[in-house]
Amino acid sequence: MLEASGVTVRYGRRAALEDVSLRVVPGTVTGLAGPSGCGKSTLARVLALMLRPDAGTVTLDGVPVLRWRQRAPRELRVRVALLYQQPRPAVDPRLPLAEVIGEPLAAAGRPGPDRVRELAELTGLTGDLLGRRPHEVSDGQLQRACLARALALEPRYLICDEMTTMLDASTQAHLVGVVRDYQRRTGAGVLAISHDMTLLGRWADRVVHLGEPPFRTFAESAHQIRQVRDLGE
Ligand SMILES: Nc1ncnc2c1ncn2[C@@H]1O[C@H](COP(=O)(O)OP(=O)(O)OP(=O)(O)O)[C@@H](O)[C@H]1O
Repeated sequence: MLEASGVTVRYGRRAALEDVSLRVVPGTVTGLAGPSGCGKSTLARVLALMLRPDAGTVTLDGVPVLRWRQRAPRELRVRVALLYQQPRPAVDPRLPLAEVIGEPLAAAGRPGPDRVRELAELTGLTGDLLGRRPHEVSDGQLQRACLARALALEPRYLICDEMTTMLDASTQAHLVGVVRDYQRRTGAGVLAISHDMTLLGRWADRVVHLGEPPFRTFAESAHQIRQVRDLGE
């Protein structure tokens, strides 16, 4: 399980998250909804070990996280992958897509053109796109490459932060399908962050609602959380 417990994050003097707890359970999709600015992306970065909280704890499969970003132990870092809403700032613009996808493989010391092709195929990228640089492909194609990169080392947890918000309906459906297949095949835990309650209602096993300010605090058991199990609720 990937678990944030009592997490507080401040930017300057302002709290973006206060005493927030959330669990991502392997084999399930947890939806995270909430108004703009309530701290969803901040929580995503904390859970992806990219942002050290000012208070609270994160545990990953029972192991307390003590170091963050590049200082986090590699075996913990590779267990969580984060997919952003906007793919362009998330890639090195100089690299062709094959290298973008292959980055985690190269960092793990096992580069493999076959694996890159397999990941590209899985995410719906044709071979001719793999030699192109980010500015030569569409946002949807680039997001497919980012998803391929996120899946390269088979993370146990995948955090999708508004992964499909910028994309057309058919690309959105395809990418959600790829994540769903991956989750079912590997038993990974997925955190799906979205404003789109229709999408979350279809995709997630449960939806946690991060409250509006001033109710920044929530916990799995607290009243600020609404757990929506179906769309009618
Ligand atoms: N690097 C930063 N420096 C200062 N304030 C920040 C920073 N990043 C986020 N914030 C502020 O923290 C709060 C939470 O931001 P966050 O991006 O986590 O919210 P969000 O729920 O993901 O929003 P959205 O749905 O619009 O993406 C916001 O008020 C935002 O302005």
